Amino acid sequence: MSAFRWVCESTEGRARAGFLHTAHGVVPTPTFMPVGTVGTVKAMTMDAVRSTGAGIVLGNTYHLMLRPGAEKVRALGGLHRFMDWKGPILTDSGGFQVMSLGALRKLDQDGVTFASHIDGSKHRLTPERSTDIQHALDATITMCFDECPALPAPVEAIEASMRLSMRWAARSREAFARREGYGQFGIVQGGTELGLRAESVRALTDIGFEGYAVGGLAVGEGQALMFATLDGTVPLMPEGAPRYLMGVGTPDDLLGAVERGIDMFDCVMPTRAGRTARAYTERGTLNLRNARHALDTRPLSPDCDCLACTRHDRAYLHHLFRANEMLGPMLLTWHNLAYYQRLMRGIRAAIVAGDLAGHAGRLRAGWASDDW
Ligand SMILES: Nc1nc2c(CCNCC3CCCC3)c3[nH]c(NCCc4ccccc4)nc3cc2c(=O)[nH]1
Ligand SMILES: [Zn+2]
Repeated sequence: MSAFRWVCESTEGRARAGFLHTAHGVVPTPTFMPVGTVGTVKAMTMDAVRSTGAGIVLGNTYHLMLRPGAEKVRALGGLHRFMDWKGPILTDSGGFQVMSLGALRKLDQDGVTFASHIDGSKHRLTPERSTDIQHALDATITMCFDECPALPAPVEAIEASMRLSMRWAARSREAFARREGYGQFGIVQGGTELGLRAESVRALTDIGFEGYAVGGLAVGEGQALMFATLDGTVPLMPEGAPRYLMGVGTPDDLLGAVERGIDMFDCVMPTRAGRTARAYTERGTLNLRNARHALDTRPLSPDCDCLACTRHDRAYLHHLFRANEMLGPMLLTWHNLAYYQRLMRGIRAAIVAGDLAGHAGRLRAGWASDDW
């Protein structure tokens, strides 16, 4: 069994191409991680997820602790067996989901108490409890229990929240059961304040983790401020450890963040868009409910190997969404995930070939063309 580690293969500027070695296999980076919510990537079978080229998927601690419950998943053999996914699984720590679901909650120095959005039952998450739940799920990568402040917020609030998250990071690390090939990631906080971001990176590297995430972003600050924060934060993060930008993003976000040194991403966009008739392509996005697609027999993307592009066309997808057929969201989710994986593979190959700058220019020109 090999130790959990990230190996750099090639760099161009601050961008890196490498391999993440885990107990559940090796994954090339940069990588996009499809979001599995309640033990499933919505509208997808795991074979379909695998066929898109995904290497790591996300599990959702918050949902799974409420239903079916972490102890049941442990008794059933853990999330890998439960959802039939043999590759690495990363689970978030649940705090962000509690806040973003707006569930009735109370935050204190020790943790967060909240009411389940499913049946109103009371629950409590602390750094220890969150770490134990992720262990019960048999997560390959465990995230620290943190607090993600909503932006904009007064600097004092961002500072207090970041320092609370750093105290929780130490408790999360204390509660983490070390296992060969498994890892735990610290989460850098500090809003868009570069001084606070630097203090957070120092606090986490003093504790020591197998990887480091940039949290507290993609919460309404906008792309320019997100990139500016990365410019001031990523160079301070350990070069030999994987870097994960949480909750990001659009194809343009992914490209810009890879150029700024990020290796791992997760976002609900491709799957959520797939369910709402929005297609991602090399030429921008399409709303397939629009009547202009009714007689268009072209595939979504000419060089896409997904089922929607090899066996069907835009006219058929348009019909499925107009008819509210469940095959619509299934095929379009498949396409969007396949597009995101193809995008990451192309970016990685460009870094290895030393032509990320040229490739980035061609990608941005295509997205700007927005031709149908
Ligand atoms: N622990 C933690 N998680 C964060 C997350 C959740 C990442 N996805 C987790 C998956 C695990 C299960 C579900 C998600 C974030 N997601 C976003 N933005 C999402 C923005 C967005 C919203 C809606 C649509 C598209 C993008 N910022 C985030 C910051 C943090 C953070 O600081 N700490
Ligand atoms: Zn496709």
